Order: sequence, then structure tokens, then C-alpha cells
Amino acid sequence: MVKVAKTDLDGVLVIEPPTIFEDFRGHYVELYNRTLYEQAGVDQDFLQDDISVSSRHVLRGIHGDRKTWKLISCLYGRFYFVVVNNVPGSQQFGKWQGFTLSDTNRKQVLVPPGFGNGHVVLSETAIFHYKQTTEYDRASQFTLAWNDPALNIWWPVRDPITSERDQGVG
Ligand SMILES: Cc1cn([C@H]2C[C@H](O)[C@@H](COP(=O)(O)OP(=O)(O)O[C@H]3O[C@H](C)C(=O)[C@H](O)[C@H]3O)O2)c(=O)[nH]c1=O
Repeated sequence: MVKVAKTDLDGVLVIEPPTIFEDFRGHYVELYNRTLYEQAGVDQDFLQDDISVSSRHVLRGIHGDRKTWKLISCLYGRFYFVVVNNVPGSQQFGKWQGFTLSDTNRKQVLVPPGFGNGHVVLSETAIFHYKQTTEYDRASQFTLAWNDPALNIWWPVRDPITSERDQGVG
């Protein structure tokens, strides 16, 4: 059974995959199963899978758009993952929550449209995976500053490695 838990952010769910089989060789995980996830209420129609591979203290984000659902997983390593409500008019506008996703806890996060997401890598290397319900459209994305004082997000890394787009404020 897929375990689905609500979070402090309306619409954002933490999901534990239904199958984590460990044996003397290692372990096996079904990261997504349409039937089981639909039965658990995760019924989005995912069109694209992505991975990004990053080194320790790389921070990607905070990015999002107004139409895409994302199902985030950690394939390898460990990262601190932040979701921010960026939905104009929402009672929770600007509210954020942090999660630690890893290749041991295997937790996933479902991110609704209009929410930004960002992550900072805590292991030597991490592979960030997500399924998304739209195909890539850079022009429709928004970027929020990871260190925006108005958001006041707590991060476990003070001086992350970022792209020029993600360098933040100040
Ligand atoms: C997102 C994306 C990117 N690309 C190409 C475009 C660039 O040449 C290269 C790196 O893209 P970018 O610097 O935007 O990647 P991130 O900084 O990791 O950003 C992404 O990661 C966070 C988690 C997001 O939520 C978005 O999906 C996206 O913004 O991959 C593609 O070809 N297809 C894609 O779907």
C-alpha cells in the first residue's frame, strides 16, 4: 500500500513507495505504480521524467510554474528539499516547508502547480528525480530567491553552490 501523508502545506503530500524489498544483494524499489498511486489519490498524469545530479552543497531552485505537478524522489544520496506556496491569493502564500529525502528513507514529495521547489545536496553526490505532468517549458517557470528574507527559509547550508539564475538576493 502507498503511504500518503499530508504536510503543513495544503496540497503537498509526502509519499512512501509501496514496495521497498531488501535482500542480501541490496534493495528494490517501485518508485511509481499508476494503479497503486491512483488508489492512494495520486492520480496525476505524468508526461516527463527528469534527473539532476549534483555535488555536495549545490542548491538548485527555487523554481516552479503555474501548471505542473511534480513527484520528487531521491535516487541516490541525500538532500534537503524545500517547497514554497507561491499561489497568489492563497491563505498560505509564502509559507514553506523543508523535507530531507534520501536513498534510505525513500520518501517522495508531491508538489502542486504554483509551488516553488528547491533542494540543497547534503551527501557527496545526489541524484534528484522527478516525474512531471507537463513537458519542459522554461518560459513558463518562475524563480524565487532561496535566501529571500521575505520567505525566511531555513537551510542547513549557509553558502551553497548555485547557478547564476539561483544566486539569490544580496
Ligand atoms: C528543467 C529542464 C531543463 N532542461 C535543460 C535546460 C538546461 O540546459 C539544463 C539545466 O536546466 P536548469 O538549469 O533549469 O536545471 P535546474 O536548475 O536543475 O532547474 C530544474 O530543477 C528544478 C527541480 C525544477 O523544478 C525545474 O524543473 C527546473 O527549473 O537542462 C531540459 O532539457 N529539460 C527540462 O525539463
